[in-house]
Amino acid sequence: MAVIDTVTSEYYLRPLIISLSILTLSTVIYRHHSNLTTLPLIGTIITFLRHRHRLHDHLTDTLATANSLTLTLRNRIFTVEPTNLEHILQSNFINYINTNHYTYVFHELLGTGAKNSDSGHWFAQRRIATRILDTQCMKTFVFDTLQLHVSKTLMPHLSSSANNIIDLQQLFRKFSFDMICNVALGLDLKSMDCYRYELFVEAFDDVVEHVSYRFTSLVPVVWKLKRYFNVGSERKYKEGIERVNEFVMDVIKLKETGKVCERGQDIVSMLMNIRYDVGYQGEEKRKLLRDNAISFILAGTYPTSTALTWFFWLLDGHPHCKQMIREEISMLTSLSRNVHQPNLTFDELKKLNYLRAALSESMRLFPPVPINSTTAVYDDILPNGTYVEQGWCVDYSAYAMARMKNLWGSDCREFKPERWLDADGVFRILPLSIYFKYIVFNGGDRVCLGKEMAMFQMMSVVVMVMHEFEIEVVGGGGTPEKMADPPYGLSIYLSMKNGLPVRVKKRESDHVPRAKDRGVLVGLFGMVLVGLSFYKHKQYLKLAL
Ligand code: HEM
Repeated sequence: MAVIDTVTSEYYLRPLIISLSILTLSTVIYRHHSNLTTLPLIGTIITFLRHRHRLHDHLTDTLATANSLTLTLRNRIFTVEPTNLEHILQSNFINYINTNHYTYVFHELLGTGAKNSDSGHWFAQRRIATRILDTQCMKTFVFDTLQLHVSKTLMPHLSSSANNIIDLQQLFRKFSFDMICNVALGLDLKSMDCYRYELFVEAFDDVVEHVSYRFTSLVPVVWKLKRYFNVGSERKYKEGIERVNEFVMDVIKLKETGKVCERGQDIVSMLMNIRYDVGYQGEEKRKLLRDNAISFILAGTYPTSTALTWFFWLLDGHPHCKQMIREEISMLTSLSRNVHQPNLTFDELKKLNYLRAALSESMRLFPPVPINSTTAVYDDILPNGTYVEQGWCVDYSAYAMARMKNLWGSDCREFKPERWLDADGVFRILPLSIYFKYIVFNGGDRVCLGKEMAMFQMMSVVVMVMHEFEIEVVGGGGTPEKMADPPYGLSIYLSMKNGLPVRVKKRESDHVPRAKDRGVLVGLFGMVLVGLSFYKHKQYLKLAL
C-alpha cells in the first residue's frame, strides 16, 4: 500500500499548503510582519514555503498570541477557544454545517454518505448508524473481526519481520483497512477474490492520496481545471473512484442475492436489513449504501492507523511510559485465560488505565484529524464576542489546542499520560465543563461515530504487539527534543512524512506468573519449607531415638 503522503515527483514540484485557510492566515501574518505588503501573493508563497514543514506549528504559534485564542481573517474565523467550540458544535449546532470547501474536495469519493452531508439527510443516516453500532451483535462482530485480523495478519507479519526494518505506519494502515472493510462490508478475506480486493485497496489508497493533494494544493484552480477537462491526475482520480465504487457496489449486489456469507453482521448488511428509510429507493438507495460504506472505510482506516503510529513513536522516546505500560499489560495478561494470546474484552481493556491515558495523551498531541471546519448558515456571534457572517467558515485545530498553555498548563507540549489519571491512577474522563478542549474525536452532535471502536481497536493492538514484540524506532523515537519539530507530512490526516521505520524484535518472556501458576509456586515453596523443617527435626528425632 503506497503511503498517502509520499511525495511523488509530480507533486514534489508543486508547492503545498495544508489548506486554503492556512494560506490565508499566512498572507495576513506576512502582511503584518513584512515590508513586502504590496506583494501579497508572493508574500504568501514565501511565507508558506518558509513554514511548509511546520505549518500546524506555525498556525499554533499565531493562535497562541491571538486575542481570546481566535482570529478573524476576511471571511473566516480560526478559533481554539473551547466556549466557541461548544457553541458551534453543540449549543448552536443547527447554524453550522459541515459541507464547505473542505468536504467539497471529498465529494466524488463520499457522495451523500453521513460523513459528507448535513441537515435532515445527515441526521436520518446518523441516527441509523448510531443504532447499528450500539447493538450487541455489532460489538461482538467487531470483537471477533479484530481478534481474527490481529492473530491472522498483524502478528504473523510482525513475527516474520523479526529483526528486520519495516514501515509501521504502512503496516497499521493496511491492517486497519482490512479490519474496517470486514466490519463495513462483511468481506471474508479468505473466501474472496484476493486479486480484485488488492486492486480495490490500491485504488482506494490512490484516491485518498489525490484528495490530500487537492486539500494542499496552492492553486486549487489547477485541479479544478484538470477535472473540468478530465486530464492528468484528475482523470486518474476519476478512474480510481469508479473502481472503488464498482467494487463496493458489487458487494452490495451480491448481498442482495444472498451469495455473500455472513449477511446480517456487518454494517452494510445491517443497513440493508433494517428499514433504511431516508427517502431513496432502488439504485439511489444502493448508491447511498455504497457512499456510507466508503465513508466508514475512510473514517475507520486513516485516523486509527495514524494514531497508533504516533503512539509508538512517542513511546520509543519516553522509556518510562513504555515501562509503565509493559507492567500494566503484564499484570493483566497474567490473569488472562490464554497468556500467550490474550484476547482481552473491552471491559478487561478498560482496566488498563495507564495505557488508555497514554493513548489519549498521544492523540491530544498528535490528533489524526488536525484541522476541522464548519460554515455558518446565518449571521452569529460567538461566546467570546467574535462576529461571524453568514457563509463564513469557522476553522478549529485540535493540534493547536493541545499546545495552548491556558488550556493544558505550562507543560502542554509534554507527553504526560499522568494528566489523564486521578490520584488513584484511574483514568479520568474529561468533565463536561472542559469537554470541548479535547476535540480529537470532534464534539457535540457530530462527534466521531467510531470513537469506542477505535479505542478498543488501538488498545487491543498495543496489548498484543507490546506483549510479544519490542518495537525500536530507527533513528530514535519522539523524545521531547524531537517533539518540538515533529515529522508530519502535509495531508488531510496527520500522517508521518516518511512513514515510521522500526526494527521489530521478539521479546523474551517476562510474564508475571498467572494466578494458577502463582498457586503452584506457593505450593512448591511450601513443600521446600516442609522438607527443610523435616530435615531439621530429623536430627532431634535421631537424638530422641
Ligand atoms: C483514532 C481514531 C479516530 C479518530 C481520531 C477520529 C476522529 C474523527 C473526527 C475528528 C471526526 C469529525 C471530522 C470528520 O468527519 O473527519 C470523525 C467523524 C467520524 N468518524 Fe471518526 N475517528 C476515528 C476512528 C473512527 C472509526 C474507527 C470509525 C468507524 C467506525 C469512525 C467513523 C466516523 C464517522 C462515520 C464520522 C462522521 C460522523 C458524522 O459526521 O456524523 N471514526 N472522526
